[in-house]
Amino acid sequence: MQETGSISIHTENIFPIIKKFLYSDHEIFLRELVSNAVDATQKLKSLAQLGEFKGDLGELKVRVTVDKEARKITISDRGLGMTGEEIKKYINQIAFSGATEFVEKYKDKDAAAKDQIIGQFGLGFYSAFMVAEQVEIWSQSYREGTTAAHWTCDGSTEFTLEDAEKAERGTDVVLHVAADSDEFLEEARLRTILTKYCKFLPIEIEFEGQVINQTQPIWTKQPAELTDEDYTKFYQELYPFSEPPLFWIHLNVDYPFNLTGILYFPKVKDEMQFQRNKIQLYSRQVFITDEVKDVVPEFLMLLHGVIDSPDIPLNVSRSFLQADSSVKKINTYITKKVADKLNELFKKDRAGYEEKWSDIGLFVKYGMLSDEKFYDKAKDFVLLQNAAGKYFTLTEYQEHVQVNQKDKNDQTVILYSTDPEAQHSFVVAATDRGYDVLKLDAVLDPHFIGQLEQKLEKTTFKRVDADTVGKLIEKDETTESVLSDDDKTRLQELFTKSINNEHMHVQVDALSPQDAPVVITLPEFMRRMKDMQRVGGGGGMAMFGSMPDSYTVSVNANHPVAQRVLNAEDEAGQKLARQAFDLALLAQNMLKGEALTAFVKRSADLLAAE
Ligand SMILES: Nc1ncnc2c1ncn2[C@@H]1O[C@H](COP(=O)(O)OP(=O)(O)OP(=O)(O)O)[C@@H](O)[C@H]1O
Repeated sequence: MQETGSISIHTENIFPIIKKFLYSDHEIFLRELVSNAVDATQKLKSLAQLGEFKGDLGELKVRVTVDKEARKITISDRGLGMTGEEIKKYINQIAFSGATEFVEKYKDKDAAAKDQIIGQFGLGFYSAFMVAEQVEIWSQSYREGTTAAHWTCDGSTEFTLEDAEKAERGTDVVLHVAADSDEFLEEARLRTILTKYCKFLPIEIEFEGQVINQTQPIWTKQPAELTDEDYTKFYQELYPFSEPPLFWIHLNVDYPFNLTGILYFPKVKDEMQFQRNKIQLYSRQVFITDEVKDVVPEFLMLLHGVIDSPDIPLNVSRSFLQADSSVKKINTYITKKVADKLNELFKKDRAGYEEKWSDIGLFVKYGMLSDEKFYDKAKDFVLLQNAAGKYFTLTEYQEHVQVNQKDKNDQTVILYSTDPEAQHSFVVAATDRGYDVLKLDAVLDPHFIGQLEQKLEKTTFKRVDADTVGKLIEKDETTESVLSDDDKTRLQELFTKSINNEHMHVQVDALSPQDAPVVITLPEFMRRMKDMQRVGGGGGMAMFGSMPDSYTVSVNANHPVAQRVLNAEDEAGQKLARQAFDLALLAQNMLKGEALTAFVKRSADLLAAE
């Protein structure tokens, strides 16, 4: 029997259209054809289990071969095969109807809409024509008494179908590679594509004599069957050369959607170097993409690993994906699983959890900021670390500071440092007073502080150098000044003149004689606006970013230096004032350039004069 026919579609020349516009994704032809071969093999295995196929299954490998000379790529399976009638039905009608629909939708659209449409179609078998000028199918059905069939199509809508000789059950798809697709005749290129998409397919895939896949990747197994080593080994396979993960979560759910996978918490060295797109998305073990946006909550994009779900609609556009209800459920499920796992780690092994905190703190805070539900869970296991290195939960910390750090309005004032080294003298001044100082030095911390202030009752945060130590937490008691009002005014004028800088506002304060003679502070409000702007607050914050800092210079009326400045001759007094001011700048890490040089010289002169 030989038959020629016309594929029943209304649109001529659909091949060139598809070829042209699916350009960027040409390599997926191999994924589609190998998946079809795997599906056909699995269908046969199911038939055998059901007793509908009684013959010998034999070896079920899928073989991919390339013949560069003959310009051929062949994908062979020993699956259930197709009769001539089935080829007409499944290839001519079903496979081609997808393509027709594609072109119908596609042809009158503008460029942007076209981009969207491309993403909606998994063209399956049809994608072979992206790289081939002619495609042949040789197939022998598993059904007894059937004849093998040979189908060819040269990329027009015409096909031929004839009886054929084929000894083995199964299907060979032969691609005659087109002149503009030479790259796919390279063994190395094909190997790369196969490794990318087919590495975990459930049926062995042999390429040029070598099996390229693991048919039972660990996410398909039960957690009880697996050891820690299995998990870390798999991680190394996915991400060679990376440091071992901190821990992992094995996802396994059947209802109301189907999802398996393993999510790893990587070691994050530098929070500005987030490695995104590391989670790989699979559908029944076929690699789809590592763009998991929308499937995984934004704050968990930093995780690594694998998610496998036949329920994720893969061939739909992004906006559809966002609205898809199973995607939403998956999102919620993953968030909950991650929170549960963190809670478990925290409860089971607090010391181990604290050790990992510098790596996981980022996820937790990011999650709390971006997801209310996550906040509610994480508020019990988020940790705060103080400048001395000790960790507290939110509740523990509130208890820790509630006696000493209540101000006169019954507000708890939490003090923090963004850099305990640079702000050392302020941290020491505060701790000497019996206050505790938190270390909040992460990029996200300004936002995190804002969130805690909203959530925790009667609590405000102040950076430890936002004010002189006596005023950081306002109490009822006041320190008396030893200076008269006149002296205070003179002192203020003297310092203003000596500093001679409009952004430095001098005031005379009655601090303790043990405090520094001069302290420079930046009001909390001002600093926050600038911090927010720096981490991308944008909008209304922008104006603060461009504003020069406006510092407060507190001159300590009760320090012996104040007396000395007042008692000195005008010029000597100014020199002393400048020296005291420079010391304050030094304590704030603000003494630079010419001022620093002048300070060093003046100090040397003063030493010599003693
Ligand atoms: N190697 C094969 N062996 C047996 N049947 C096959 C083979 N390849 C394709 N088919 C048949 O042709 C049909 C159409 O294939 P095609 O790849 O276009 O679509 P699909 O696999 O159904 O869906 P998708 O668009 O997701 O790939 C398949 O459903 C299957 O019945």
